[in-house]
Amino acid sequence: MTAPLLSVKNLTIDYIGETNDFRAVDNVSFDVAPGEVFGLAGESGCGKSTIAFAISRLHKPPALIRKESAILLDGRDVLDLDQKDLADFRWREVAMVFQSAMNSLNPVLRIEQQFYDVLKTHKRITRAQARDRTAEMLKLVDISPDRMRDYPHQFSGGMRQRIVIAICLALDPRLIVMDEPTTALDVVVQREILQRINELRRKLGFAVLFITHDLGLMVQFCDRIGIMLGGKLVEQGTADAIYRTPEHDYTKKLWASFPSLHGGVLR
Ligand SMILES: Nc1ncnc2c1ncn2[C@@H]1O[C@H](COP(=O)(O)OP(=O)(O)OP(=O)(O)O)[C@@H](O)[C@H]1O
Repeated sequence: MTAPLLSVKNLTIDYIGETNDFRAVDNVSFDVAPGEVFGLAGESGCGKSTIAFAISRLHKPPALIRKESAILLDGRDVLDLDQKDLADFRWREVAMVFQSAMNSLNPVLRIEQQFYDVLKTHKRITRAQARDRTAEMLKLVDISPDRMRDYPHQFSGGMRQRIVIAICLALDPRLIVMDEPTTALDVVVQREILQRINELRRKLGFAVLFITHDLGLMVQFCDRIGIMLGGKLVEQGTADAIYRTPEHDYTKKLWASFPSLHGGVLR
């Protein structure tokens, strides 16, 4: 593999309780190459979102990342960033799309303003330049730039989710962390959005850390997959190998519990 963009090493995260601590992530290590889609799969509560939040440095107490952990982005440890570096790092290096991201748009602000707010905190940019960038980004997700003066409620759920993705891409991040990014949407819209993300990834070169409950989408969308069980990463490999020749019993059980794939690989 080429030098990794993201290297998660010995990541261990506890939720600190009054009486006991709960180990949500237990000594997890994996790499993501530039431009690669890496998926994290596993049952509810196995620690996937906790990892996603830690990589974006969005975790909050009671989550505590243990000292032995490292999260290297291009060799720099994300866990060592101070507040100023962190502000630069978010959006510009790593952007995050959540399941409810489409509801994270501010309902009382026009789309144009929401792009401007993100762009201006990271770049010296004029209103006119921001408008050009907004038009360019909206086009990338198949939304007419004429609509940048509209408010979020004037768009469908799928369109709002595409707008959030466009905002995430506006600062050219190297990595996008997607935690159930399309779960709230119907199946056809989900596929369309992932297809679009895939095309954009090829064009712009960002990598994706992808989390979903939908194992079918996972295999279709990811280059490599890591399987988590009770906070541990029990197996990782190419999507094809994990699907066709799983080694861990838990991975075999996962596939047994899910109907065979249809619809082909998203490429
Ligand atoms: N704020 C918190 N305080 C205490 N425990 C928490 C907290 N947030 C999560 N946990 C626990 O940490 C474990 C991992 O949760 P996490 O949300 O990372 O799992 P997940 O694999 O993303 O699950 P899901 O697929 O349901 O989103 C779970 O057992 C959860 O109950």
